[in-house]
Amino acid sequence: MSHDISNAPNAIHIQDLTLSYDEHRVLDGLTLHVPAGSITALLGGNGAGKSTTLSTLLGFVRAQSGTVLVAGIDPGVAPDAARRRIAYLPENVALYEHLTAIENADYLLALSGDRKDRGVITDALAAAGLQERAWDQRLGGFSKGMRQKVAIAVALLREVPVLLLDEPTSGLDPRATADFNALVRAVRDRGTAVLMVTHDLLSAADVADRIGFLEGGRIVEEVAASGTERFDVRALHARFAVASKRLAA
Ligand SMILES: Nc1ncnc2c1ncn2[C@@H]1O[C@H](COP(=O)(O)OP(=O)(O)OP(=O)(O)O)[C@@H](O)[C@H]1O
Repeated sequence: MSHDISNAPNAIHIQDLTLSYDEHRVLDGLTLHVPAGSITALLGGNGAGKSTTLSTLLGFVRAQSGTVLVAGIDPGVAPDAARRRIAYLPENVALYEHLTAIENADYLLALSGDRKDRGVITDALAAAGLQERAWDQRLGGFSKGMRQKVAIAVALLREVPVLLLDEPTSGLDPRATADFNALVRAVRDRGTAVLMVTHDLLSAADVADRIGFLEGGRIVEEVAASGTERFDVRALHARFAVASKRLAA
């Protein structure tokens, strides 16, 4: 599918961001723009600052200098307003074990002020690929893939302009990964800006419109998908391996 995002506004706007934890400079002039209706994957070695980037968008940490805007809102100044515009899937999705899938969705939507009817929730669980017999089961026995489906159903229902994903496919098998990626594309096609932090190069190449490599606290290279071949995965792998080795050194 051709996906022209050249004129879309940036739902995620990060410009010249600098952030240190005490003396440790983690982000150093980071610039990253994610237009509405597009998916950017952020790759980088362990400790490169990927999760910290998400934390600044969520207003959990404040940068020392630079600009961060989420749908035009500075999360450093108005964290609650920014978070209302964000659906966030952390690596280990926090759901309630003793509640059913529907009860989890109902409760989480109530917490974010986005209450929906049961029929709307079950439609979203179905769209997320959760089988009907699981809807009224407690989450205690769910696999990671099933939990991700509940979480993305909630994200779908919140209809927010920004979706942040932290390592969403780690621990998912290839089938579950493909299903998850299809859902992320569906969210993107609704006009949401998606930023996905990942080590999973294949998944990034499958789902993203752009891939940014984070190294030394900034994006050192950004590649865009083009045509039917999308990305040259071999070249990306070589690039990624070099960056990871440098960070580990
Ligand atoms: N709250 C904190 N206080 C101090 N240092 C921190 C804090 N959070 C992260 N760091 C440090 O900042 C650096 C970047 O961490 P971050 O979690 O953003 O990296 P990452 O790219 O997400 O790594 P990974 O791929 O391992 O999850 C690391 O060196 C980490 O130890």
